[in-house]
Parts: sequence; structure tokens; C-alpha cells
Amino acid sequence: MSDEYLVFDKVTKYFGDLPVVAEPFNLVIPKGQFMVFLGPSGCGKTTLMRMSGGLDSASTGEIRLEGEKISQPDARRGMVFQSYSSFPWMTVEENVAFGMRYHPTFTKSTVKQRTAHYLALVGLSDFASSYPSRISGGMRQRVAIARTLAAGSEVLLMDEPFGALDAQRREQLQLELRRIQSEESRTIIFVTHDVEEAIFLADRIIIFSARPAYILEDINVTQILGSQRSLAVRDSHEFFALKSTLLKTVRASHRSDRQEER
Ligand SMILES: Nc1ncnc2c1ncn2[C@@H]1O[C@H](COP(=O)(O)OP(=O)(O)OP(=O)(O)O)[C@@H](O)[C@H]1O
Repeated sequence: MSDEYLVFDKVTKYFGDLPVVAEPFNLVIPKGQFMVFLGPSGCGKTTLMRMSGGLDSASTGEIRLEGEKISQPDARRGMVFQSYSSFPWMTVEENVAFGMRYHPTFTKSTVKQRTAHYLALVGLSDFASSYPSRISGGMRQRVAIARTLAAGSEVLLMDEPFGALDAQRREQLQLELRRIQSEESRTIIFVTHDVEEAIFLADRIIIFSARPAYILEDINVTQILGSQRSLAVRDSHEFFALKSTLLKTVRASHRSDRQEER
């Protein structure tokens, strides 16, 4: 694992006068780490993700991937955001395959096989030939997930990607995401409001304060739970203990949020 892989270096962000990240934000994410961002609504998680994706720029400071400043989106970083929109003129299957079009090594048959695999994973095999306008919003979100996972980007930026899924599908995708991360050494930043999801997925969790965002806690989950995650880990004493600690911090961050609104 290289320690200096994805680096936030003294990043601040203002939208006009609105401070989203006011205190210079520093974070070093090693290659292959599964990072989860937790924090109150509106604290700045999506903004940090958009900047990591090259969709927005920092007011000061910079974000680097392997020493190179991120200034625009590129194929090394795959994104799933809440407001994902698929290409309406392509079928579900074509939307998923489209994510792999520039992959340097995938052959036609690999693209076909990966498209089928990820469509099955998100439960959309029967809708492969449908157009996005004919499926529900939750299904379109699943198309986005399949497309991003299939694309094989080395960094995955996922902003509440499983929010609209039913519990069983969500669990299945959580397991798959851990598998992909450990087998293929992908580096992931994942935003969620669900503390159990955060603990199950993460190697490391950052809990943010209310806006302007700063780090309230930085927790090494792998040190506590180990790196192998089966569903049984959710029943362990360590999992419960961690959940109760995290919930306290998350509640405190929300309280500071409400005080600010008064
Ligand atoms: N383009 C923009 N212009 C102005 N303000 C913005 C813009 N994008 C976000 N903001 C503001 O920046 C703050 C942080 O928003 P952001 O979406 O990053 O929060 P978040 O932590 O992802 O919230 P949630 O958990 O609800 O998705 C909010 O106050 C939001 O209104």
C-alpha cells in the first residue's frame, strides 16, 4: 500500500461567502483503502466528493492522485452520485457498457461478460434492453452503480449510492463492494448516513462536524474488526461497541448543526 495515494492538501471551499470547508482540510488516503465519510446533512461531504472527482475545484489547496493535481474528471476515478442521470438514448445494457469504452485492456468479450455480471448483481438482467425512461428512479440508480463498478476505475467515489435500494439488495452490494475493494485493490470514498453500513464497509471512517466541515473523528475500523467482513461481523460485540461510540459522535455533530440553525 502506498501511503500518499489520494491526498487532500490544505483544501478549503467557499461558495461565494458560504464557508463549506473553512479550516484547511488535510487527509491522506492510502491506495486500496475503503474510506467512509459520515456527517450531518449539508456539512460538505458531496462538495468534497465532487472536488475529488474533478467536478469542482477547491478555493485554496489541492487534491492529488499519485502526486498529480486533480483538475477534471478522468477514467481513473469512477463516480456514483445521488443525482446520477443515465443516457436516455441508450438501453440499460448500453449504459453499463459505455463506462468501459476507454478501458485500455478490456476486450469486447470482457465488456460483454462484465456488463452481464454487474447487471445481474444489481438485479437488472431482465431490463437490459429497456430505456432509462421506462424504469424507476431506484432502478436508474442501480444502472449507475453497475456502470461504475463495471468500468474498473481504480478510485470509486460513491455518494450515498445505496440509499434507494431495498435492504436485501443493499446487503448484497455491500458484500460485493468489499470483495471488489479487497480483491482488486480499489480505493473507495463512500458517503452514507447509515452508521451500520459505514462500519460494515469501512477500513476507516471520518466523521465530519456540521458545516463548515472539519474532522470530528478519524476511526480505524480495520484495526477493530479486521479486514475480512462477512455478514456475521454485524453480530459481533466489537461491531455493537463501535456502533454505539459512533452514534454518540454522530448525534453530537447533529446537535451542533441544530444550534447553528437557531
Ligand atoms: N454549487 C453550490 N453553490 C452554492 N452552495 C452550494 C453549492 N453546492 C453545495 N452548496 C452548499 O454547500 C453546503 C454543503 O453541501 P453538500 O452537498 O456538500 O453537503 P452534504 O454533506 O453532501 O449534504 P447531504 O448529506 O445532505 O447530501 C450546503 O450548505 C449546500 O447548500
